This record gives sequence, structure tokens and C-alpha cells, in this order.
Amino acid sequence: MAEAKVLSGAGLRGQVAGKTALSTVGKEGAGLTYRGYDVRDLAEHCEFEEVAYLIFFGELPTAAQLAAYKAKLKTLRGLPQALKTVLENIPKEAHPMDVMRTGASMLGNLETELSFAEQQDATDRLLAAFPSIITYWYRFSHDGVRIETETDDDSIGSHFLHLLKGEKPNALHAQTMNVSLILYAEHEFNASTFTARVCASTLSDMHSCVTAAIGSLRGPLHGGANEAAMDMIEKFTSPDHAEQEMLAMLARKDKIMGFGHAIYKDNDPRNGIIKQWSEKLAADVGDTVLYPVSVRCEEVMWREKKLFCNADFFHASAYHFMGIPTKLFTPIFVISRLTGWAAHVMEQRADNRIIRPSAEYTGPELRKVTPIAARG
Ligand SMILES: CC(=O)SCCNC(=O)CCNC(=O)[C@H](O)C(C)(C)COP(=O)(O)OP(=O)(O)OC[C@H]1O[C@@H](n2cnc3c(N)ncnc32)[C@H](O)[C@@H]1OP(=O)(O)O
Ligand SMILES: O=C([O-])CC(=O)C(=O)O
Repeated sequence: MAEAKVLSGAGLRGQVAGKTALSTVGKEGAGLTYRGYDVRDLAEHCEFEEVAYLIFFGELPTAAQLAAYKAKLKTLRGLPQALKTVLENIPKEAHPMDVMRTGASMLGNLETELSFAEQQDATDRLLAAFPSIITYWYRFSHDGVRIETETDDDSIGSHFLHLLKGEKPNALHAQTMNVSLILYAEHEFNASTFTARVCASTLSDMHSCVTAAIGSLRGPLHGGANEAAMDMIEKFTSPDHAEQEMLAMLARKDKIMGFGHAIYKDNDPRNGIIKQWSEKLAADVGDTVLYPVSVRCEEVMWREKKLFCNADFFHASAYHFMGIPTKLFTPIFVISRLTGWAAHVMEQRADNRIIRPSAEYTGPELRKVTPIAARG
């Protein structure tokens, strides 16, 4: 179980900034829970759409409710021509998180949330359309093809992989995506979710809240860490090489992406789960380097600094083994975390006061304007 960390200092650490009924993170003895369910239990027994339903509506769906929800999402996978045109104009060199940000924002122009009564529909549309948005842009800009984004895939994870690769995923890949999307779905007041809540607190629309959150998730200290971790581990040719390089990075006091956490003290409960799937995928592709390298990185960081892998670290190798290009790693996080962001927006709206903290002023004392001609 993850232990509670002593929280104080800069970055609002340890400050209670609001209430939520959606999840607990690092609560003593509880690890990570969504609506009272242990994430490990959910990852073992549920589909991602089931977990999304739980996050939005507070209870796990019945079989009929889940079937209806998945059927609804399936109808929302197509993209309007105006959005496709925008995506076709974004260069190949663009950062895929910028594509996601533009995609969410453009959808807000085309299918504006006109009142809060439409919040669930706006959310479901984004949830269903995000895999289409990122893969439509990727396949057009990289392969020159205009893909059909309306598939009959049973799940969002399979839909994403199908669009990306042009063929339906095998069972192992479909299961891994499902688990990955569950693990990334919700995480209390992390930076991107807090961004979404701040935006929601001004009574802004869902697309603005989500667009803002994507900007926050993009950075390497948050969601971007899965890509940064991949960039690092793929340079290591063996576990011994990894150890040597990690020790050098630690000696230089470099930040090592995929390790540490603002709230968890000695373990991120999502890591053990995704690590197991990474190991299965490594065996599937016959990997003898990347997985052992990743394990050695984990050992070195714990031995040297008592720093542990967060959710992002073993996601890097897992996604890589599934043939997902590194630059699409963080957009997958978006596809999943949309559930948490939107649920927080709805929660904020239901009991709102504009979020507006105070600052401790550190600038100059009050002074008079010197006429411009007299300034030296
Ligand atoms: C899904 C997610 O978003 S999980 C987070 C993904 N982000 C990363 O993996 C980026 C790498 N990790 C980090 O930068 C940090 O651990 C964060 C941003 C996640 C948390 O930051 P903080 O809450 O400030 O970390 P914390 O207070 O535990 O840091 C304690 C010490 O460990 C160091 N430390 C923490 N993480 C790392 C790391 N990954 N590599 C090297 N040193 C680290 C800090 O620099 C700090 O040292 P100091 O006391 O000498 O200043
Ligand atoms: O909670 C955090 O600070 C970051 C994190 O792990 C997440 O958003 O999943």
C-alpha cells in the first residue's frame, strides 16, 4: 500500500484546495481509489468504458447500462469535415499534444456546449472523438492517408490501435490498452485536473476546460513523462549501461522522468500493474533489452534515492512493445484522463465558487512614476 507522504512547501503541496467524491490518492492504506474502488480491482475486473461510467455516474453500470453506454460512444467516433480540414493543416512536425489541444478546441467551435445540461453529451463526444482526432492527424500527416474513423471496435482502446495501425489489435494489445486507460483515468487534484477545475470555476464551457487541461498535461513533469522516459531508456543498450548512465544522471542532479511523485511516498499503485503488462508484452515481442533495462532503472533509483517508478515509467516500454510511436504516448493519457477532467468539471459546477487564491507579494514597495525623459 502507498503510504501518506509528509506534504508541505511550495506548489500548494499539502493545501486542501477543494472537495471531491471522485478519487483518493495516497490516502493511508488505500493507494488509489475511484469512487471507493481500488484501482487494482478495477484494472483486473473492468473495461475502461465501465470505469468511465463509474467516474461519471458514481456507480458501476449493469451489463445493459454498459452496453448502452458503449453503443452511444460508438456512434460518436466520426469527425466533422471542418475538423478534418483543420487536422490536415497541422504539420507533421507538430507535437501531438498540440494536435489534441487544437482538436478539443476546434470541436468546441463546431459543437459548442451551449448549457451545462449538455455536459455529459459534450464529454462523451470528446471521449469518443479523441482517438479519431489524434490518429486522423497522425495517419494523414505521416502516411498521407485519410482514414475512416468510424469503426465497429468494441472498445476505445481497440478503436485507437485499429485506427493507428490499420488493423484490429490482438487480444494482448486490446487488454493492455484497456488496463492502461483505466490506470490513467482519474487522479484527484493533479496539475491538469486542477487546471480544468480552475477553468470550470469561472463557469466556462467543457471544451475550454479540457483544452486548458491538455496544456497542463503536456509538460514533462506531468503526462509528458512517459515520452521522456522512453527517450531515455531507448538509449540504454543493456542493464549495466543503464545503471552507469543513471548514476551519472543522479550525480549531475538531473531529474529522471518517470520517477517520483508529488503525493505518493514510496510507491505508485499503478506501477506494479502496468509493469506486469510490460513484462507480458516484452515476452510477446521477444525483447531482451528494454524490459530488463527498465527493471534496472527501477532498482537503481530505489537503491540510490528511494525514488520509485510512477505510472508513466513502465507505460513507456509497454506502449513501445505495442508499436505505438513515442510521440503518441501522452495523447493516450489525454484519451483516458478526459474522464477524470470532465467529472471534476461537473463536480466543480455542481458546487462552485470561483477559484482565486491569494499571493504573497515579493516585489518593490509602493513608488512613484518617474517621467520617461528623466529615467536613466
Ligand atoms: C502521471 C504523472 O503525472 S506522475 C508524474 C510524472 N512526472 C515525472 O515523472 C517527472 C519526474 N518527477 C518529478 O519531477 C517529481 O518527482 C514530481 C514533479 C513528480 C513531484 O515533484 P515534487 O513533489 O516536488 O517531488 P518531491 O518533493 O518528492 O522531491 C523530493 C526530492 O527528490 C527529488 N526528485 C524527485 N523526483 C525526482 C526525479 N524523478 N529525479 C531526480 N530527483 C527527483 C527532488 O528534486 C527533490 O530533491 P531536493 O529535495 O533536493 O529538491
Ligand atoms: O497526481 C499527480 O500529481 C500526477 C499523477 O500521477 C496523475 O495525474 O496521474
